[in-house]
Amino acid sequence: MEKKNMSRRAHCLVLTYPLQGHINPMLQFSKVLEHQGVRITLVTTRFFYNNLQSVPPSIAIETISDGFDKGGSTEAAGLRAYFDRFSQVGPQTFAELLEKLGKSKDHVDCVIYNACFPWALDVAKRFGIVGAAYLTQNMTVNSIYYHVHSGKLQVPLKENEISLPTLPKLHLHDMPSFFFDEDPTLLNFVVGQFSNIDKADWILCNTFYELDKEIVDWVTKIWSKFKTIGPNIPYFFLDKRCEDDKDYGVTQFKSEECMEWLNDKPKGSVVYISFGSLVPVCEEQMEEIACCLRECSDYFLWVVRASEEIKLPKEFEKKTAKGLVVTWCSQLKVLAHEAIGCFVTHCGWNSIIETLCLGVPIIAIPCLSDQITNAKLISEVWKVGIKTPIDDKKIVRQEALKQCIKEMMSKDKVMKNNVSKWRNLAIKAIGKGGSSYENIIEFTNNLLHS
Ligand SMILES: O=c1ccn([C@@H]2O[C@H](COP(=O)(O)OP(=O)(O)O[C@H]3O[C@H](CO)[C@@H](O)[C@H](O)[C@H]3O)[C@@H](O)[C@H]2O)c(=O)[nH]1
Repeated sequence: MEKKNMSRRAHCLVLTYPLQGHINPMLQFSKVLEHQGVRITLVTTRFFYNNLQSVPPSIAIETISDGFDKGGSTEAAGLRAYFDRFSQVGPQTFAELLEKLGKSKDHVDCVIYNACFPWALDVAKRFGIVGAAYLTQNMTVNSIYYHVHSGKLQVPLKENEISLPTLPKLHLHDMPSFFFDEDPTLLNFVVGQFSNIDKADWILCNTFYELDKEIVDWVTKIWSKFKTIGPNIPYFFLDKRCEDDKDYGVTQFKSEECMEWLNDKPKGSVVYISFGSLVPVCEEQMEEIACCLRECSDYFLWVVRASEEIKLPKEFEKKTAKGLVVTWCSQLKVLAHEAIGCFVTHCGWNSIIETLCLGVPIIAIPCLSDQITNAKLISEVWKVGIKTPIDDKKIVRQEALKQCIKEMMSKDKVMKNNVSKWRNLAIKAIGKGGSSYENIIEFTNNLLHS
């Protein structure tokens, strides 16, 4: 996108939730806005700030408090205590920040807030500032939670089949896992995103129109200021428009070892496995995956976070001629490497949209939250992958995984076509005249005139 020549640059505060899977897409969106001439100040919690490693120098950083400046959520006595304290201290410290910026005449034109912080909109409005909610999950999942908020979907879920406007038929086993938690804390938290969304000046979602046409058309009738602005991944991986836009992820050490390892592997020969930045995988499941990978004839690259390494079978070698285990990688660089044949993923929304954009077939092992619903979309709606069968203990057994890997590594023609179809549509969406491109222009053009 061309940089705009404005007499005064619009200034957006981008308020992020302190998790890798939430901050990554909002930082990417910030980079796109910045390229459009907008000045960005990223806001995160004091604790998370200390983990930040690679924010572009042109993006300013400010902090608020979640009430646990030393240890973040791990310092709290449980999630409910964390959310409760965050919703008291967060708004206070965010208001102090807006006051400080106001006094220094550092005018803020818009607060773009993770929709998980509905209070941010109330604070922004108190200061007379425009508020834009940013949804980090996909539109099917957002629509499900919105229907709970609006009372059209009753909890606990009673019917085995759930019919909601424009969504595919969903069964209980396709619904986000939070519906089945004994403790309603997480369900309340995600549904809470919609508590005051009708008052937001903009509602932005990290998806693109072509991926979710029917839902977007439907939702736009309810929220006129709803805009798809994704995929929020570095554009280098889509249309290569900017060489220095390859860095992604803000908190973790990035291993280049795996890139070197991938370089001499044949095209489409490596199975990539990762479960994102936070979900724990149980020891039994790790064992089944390890046994499967050991016996498969394919190469494999497996991300096992440092906190999870202890669960690997004792005798499992982390580096052999056939496979490599790393604690973290630059996922987009890995997915973009031609040696990768398929991706075994927990189906976090970022991993899914990244994979759709990079044209890699998916093997879904969803663990919790929206991942369950995402797995359904992958296999039955977008048709870019398959969901692994689970047994009574909800474990994917090695034989089942082996079968899925065999199927995906030999990709049939239909799957190949689907995979490249979505990649091409994503590239089109962010290109000049594309759906997300036009929405972003409309958003930025309005910043100085609201
Ligand atoms: O070795 C790795 C592993 C992951 N990533 C990146 O980390 C992010 C992980 O995000 P995601 O795939 O969405 O997984 P989670 O970290 O588990 O994300 C949380 O947040 C998401 C967005 O709300 C939800 O969809 C998920 O269910 C929730 O677990 C992605 O950008 C990956 O590219 C890396 O860069 N290197």
